[in-house]
Amino acid sequence: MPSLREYKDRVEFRRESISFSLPTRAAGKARRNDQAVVGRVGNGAEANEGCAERIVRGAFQHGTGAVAAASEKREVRASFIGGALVHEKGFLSCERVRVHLPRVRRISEQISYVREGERNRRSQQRERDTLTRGSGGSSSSSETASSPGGPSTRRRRRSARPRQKYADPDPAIAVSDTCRLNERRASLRPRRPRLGNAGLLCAHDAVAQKDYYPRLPDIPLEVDEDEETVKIVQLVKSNEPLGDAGVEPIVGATIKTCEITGKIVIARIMHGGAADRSGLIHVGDEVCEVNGISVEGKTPSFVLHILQNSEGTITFKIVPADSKSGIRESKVRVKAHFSYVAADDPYIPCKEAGLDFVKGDVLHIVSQDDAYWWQARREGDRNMRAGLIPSRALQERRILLERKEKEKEKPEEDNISLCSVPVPLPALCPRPSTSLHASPTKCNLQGTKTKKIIYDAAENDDFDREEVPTYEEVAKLYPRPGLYRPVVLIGPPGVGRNELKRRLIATDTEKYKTPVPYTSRPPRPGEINGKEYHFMTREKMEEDIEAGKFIEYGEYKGNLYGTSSESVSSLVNAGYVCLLSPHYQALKMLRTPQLRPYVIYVKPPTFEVLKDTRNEARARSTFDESNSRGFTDEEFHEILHSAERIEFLYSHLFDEVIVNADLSMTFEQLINAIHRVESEPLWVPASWVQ
Ligand SMILES: Nc1ncnc2c1ncn2[C@@H]1O[C@H](COP(=O)(O)OP(=O)(O)OP(=O)(O)O)[C@@H](O)[C@H]1O
Repeated sequence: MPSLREYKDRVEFRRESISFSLPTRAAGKARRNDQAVVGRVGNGAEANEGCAERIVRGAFQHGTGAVAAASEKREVRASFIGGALVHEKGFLSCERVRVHLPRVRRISEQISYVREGERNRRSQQRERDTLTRGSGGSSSSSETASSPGGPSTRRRRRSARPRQKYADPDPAIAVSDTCRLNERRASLRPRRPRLGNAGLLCAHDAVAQKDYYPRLPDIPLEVDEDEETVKIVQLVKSNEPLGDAGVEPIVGATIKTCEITGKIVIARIMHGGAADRSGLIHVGDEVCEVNGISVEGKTPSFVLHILQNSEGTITFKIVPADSKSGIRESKVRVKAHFSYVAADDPYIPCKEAGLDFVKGDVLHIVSQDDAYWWQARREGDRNMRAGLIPSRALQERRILLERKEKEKEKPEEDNISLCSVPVPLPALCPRPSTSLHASPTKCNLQGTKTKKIIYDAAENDDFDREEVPTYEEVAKLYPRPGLYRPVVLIGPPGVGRNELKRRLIATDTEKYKTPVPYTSRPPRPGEINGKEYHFMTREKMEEDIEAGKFIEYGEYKGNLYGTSSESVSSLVNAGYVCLLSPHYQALKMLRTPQLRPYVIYVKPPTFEVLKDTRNEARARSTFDESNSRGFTDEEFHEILHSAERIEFLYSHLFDEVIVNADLSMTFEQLINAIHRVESEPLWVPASWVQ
């Protein structure tokens, strides 16, 4: 009697070894016996595909029906060939296992052919039995057929004990005999099937009944359950690339030294990696040996060294952790508001395990178990393995620290240029977070620009600086017919937002509309309320501003002007595409679950391109009161300077960026963007769809 520890070892080992050694042996067996192979391909990640393929290839080569019944893991397709026979459609969707499909179909036909033969034989048998009984005679076959319980009972019993049927001496139900009979008949026909029918049926039924799991001996009663179990796990080292940088961290797990015991333990299982897919290694498991080398008293880098120098299958001897709570995947999706390169991060626990991403990428956060290192996949990325990314808390801390350091390093002027208010203007109203100033340009300040509403109040910039954009939880918003999201064009003054808006409206006046602004100015002769402006008393307008009803507002020459959120909603509800080109600080008021705007940032090109394109088109300067001249170099610089500032403060709120260099190309991109908003599900803040 083996000791308990040995016994458990054996059981565990057997379970794992079956996963990997069966294919070769089974294929060999198939060759010898001309029988079908019923191979269980275990959970061993990449190994599965190889094994499964080997079984099938071997089996085909030797003219047998082959069934590889794999694990429950999706990508390997448990039903594989067996599944192909039963659910061929399901099989076809399995991309990663390459099997010659015409052959699979042939097996399918083969199965139906054999089954039909069996049915015919049975019905003929029944007819003969009936005849024999009718004539009062008896024969050996009729005795078998009328054995206790009769044919129907026999059928029931067969389905209840499928494993027994191949060894059943009863000729009426022994499939091998059935097949022999069929084969004899088939031999008389011109087209004799090539594959071994008995094996084929046997294999098919075994998979259909899921009768392929290894039968392990019962654990003896005297086993002391508390004794330590050692598990042998074999995983295949992968070099599967992860995006452009890095490779799978050996087997999709990280290790560390346990602070209490000093032993090497599994620190983290990467979602979708080899270890996760195997289901055999868990966080907290103690690693005793790697490829037969004891790691007791060794450091994680020693283990890493063994792993790095190993090829193919790696064998771990592991003491399982007490709790094996499976790792559940979260469904959270976030939009990254910063770019990340793991290789440049000195603090990441394992650089190879990192996931690089760029600002704007949507990430599927699969685990937030670790306070500092989340596990994530890029949305739409075909790589199954998750990677490490800094958690929100960690990233926020970093950004704040970086900002502090930059502020210390930078001269005073530079800080002002990006992070604070250029020139304070007298505040219009007591609500700093909702008050605006439109164009922080010299022209505004000098009051020379009459065409524009001058928005006021400056405190917002300080408020903006408090925001630390890291990740924003997002969900998909599906377009609703006849209800279009407002399209907001944001950009520095003079970049061309109004030009684009004008062109859009000109293409279809019945589709695109801009909201009519409100003013406290008295109507001029000929002006109709609700056409040029909605006219309102100053008191009422101030009251509404105070109540947060305006998405932007300001004062010009003693009169208030503004756009109410109500006028945006009414255009949306009337089925129009509402176009807005507000001041960038209005974004905060606009980005609400009620309005759900699609924000397009109209970005200026480089100084040279900006100057060339505008001069060539004889563009009129919006900095000039009378709009009678072109832009000056100083104004072009001002546009670029403003753009820099907007990007620094608000880029995390943009849905799309369009560079306005060539006007017709910009317009085409805008049309395409609007078409996407109307027709495709797009990522929006999760709160908008809840
Ligand atoms: N890509 C372009 N190429 C050449 N000229 C352009 C281009 N885009 C815009 N313009 C011209 O630049 C001038 C300013 O454009 P527009 O009035 O649309 O600016 P804006 O962003 O609305 O600025 P503001 O908010 O100050 O009014 C216009 O004469 C316009 O025709």
